[in-house]
Amino acid sequence: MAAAAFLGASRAAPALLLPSRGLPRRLLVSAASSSSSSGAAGGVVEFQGKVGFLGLGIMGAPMASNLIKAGCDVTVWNRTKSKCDPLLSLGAKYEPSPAGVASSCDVTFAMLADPQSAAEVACGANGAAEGLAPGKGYVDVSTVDGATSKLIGEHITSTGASFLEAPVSGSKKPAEDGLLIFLTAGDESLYKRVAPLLDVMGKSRFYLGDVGNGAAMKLVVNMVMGSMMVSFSEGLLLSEKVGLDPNTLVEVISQGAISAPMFSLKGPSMVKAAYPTAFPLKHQQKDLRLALALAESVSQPIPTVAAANELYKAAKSLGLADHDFSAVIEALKAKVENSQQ
Ligand SMILES: NC(=O)C1=CN([C@@H]2O[C@H](COP(=O)(O)OP(=O)(O)OC[C@H]3O[C@@H](n4cnc5c(N)ncnc54)[C@H](OP(=O)(O)O)[C@@H]3O)[C@@H](O)[C@H]2O)C=CC1
Ligand SMILES: O=CC(=O)O
Repeated sequence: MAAAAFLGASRAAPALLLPSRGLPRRLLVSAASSSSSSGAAGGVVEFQGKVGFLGLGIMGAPMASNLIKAGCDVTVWNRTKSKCDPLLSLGAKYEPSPAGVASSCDVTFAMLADPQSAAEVACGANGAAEGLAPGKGYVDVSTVDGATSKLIGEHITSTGASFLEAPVSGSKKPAEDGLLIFLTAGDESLYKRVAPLLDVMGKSRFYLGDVGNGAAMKLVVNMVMGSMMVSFSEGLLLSEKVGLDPNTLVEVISQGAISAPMFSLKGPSMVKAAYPTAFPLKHQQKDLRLALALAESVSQPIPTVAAANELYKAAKSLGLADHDFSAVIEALKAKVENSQQ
């Protein structure tokens, strides 16, 4: 069994370098964080085993890449095979199916687009479940709804393997920098087992109990984010319409109580009508759709989110699905133009 090169207190293991964070640093990992962790704390453990990674899109590729750079023995698969190439040049192995990855690895991560693809890759023909067995673990880091996560979890555990849902908060850059926030739920011993790996890819991790809670937390966070972006777009557009410089608005907001990294990061490019994709608009709309269903399940109205969702749907119909979600401002511009005709 291959051992990832994690630093063990009782061994003379090599220091781990996380090159993408600017300053190389040693990785110490906590064995038993049950709420959140920011890296070094408590006892030092090491991860023993091979790591699989399914889904190498905007998020999956840098996450897998950080595992490889941290010394893990990583095997990858992606529907579009060419996306595996950069990882293979970093030293990853390749298997031609999710089942192949799961059967050759001890723990397999999956970072897929949506509930349908997450379920297909886990439970479909040649899916991961076909390669799983007792002693193995499956960690789904995709953003899906609780029902899909439970369905995947039941399928995985029926093979005797363990299941953890672990959607992430944080976008392309935090994924590249190993600064994601993991929202985990499910098998707690698997959570503890993969904690060293989560700490390579992220800055903190929360263990939230039963499967479904991680998905719910992620959807609540993203419904807030999606609505904030719409409100910000309305502000940018209105400031311009009344003769203000929207760049000044971005600066003013950045200094006050509603300052948010998202506004400072996206604002300047939104003013230039540029939307380089970090978080695809189609995924933000998917998250709003799933959050609306979550709210419906407990009969809670979320009218602001419902209105925001309509704007993201309009942006999709304008052909902006694969642009960054900040492109939702274009749907607002189109609405303004239509109302003035
Ligand atoms: N981007 C972001 O900022 C963040 C995204 N997320 C969530 O993470 C997940 C991935 O996001 P992201 O990496 O941005 O998305 P991408 O669209 O870049 O990647 C999606 C991945 O899913 C694969 N995929 C899609 N459909 C299928 C299918 N039917 N069968 C097999 N594989 C499939 C794609 O394969 P292929 O390459 O062949 O298309 C690709 O590997 C989503 O759930 C998203 O909501 C969470 C936090 C931040
Ligand atoms: O899901 C998106 C994110 O930025 O988090």
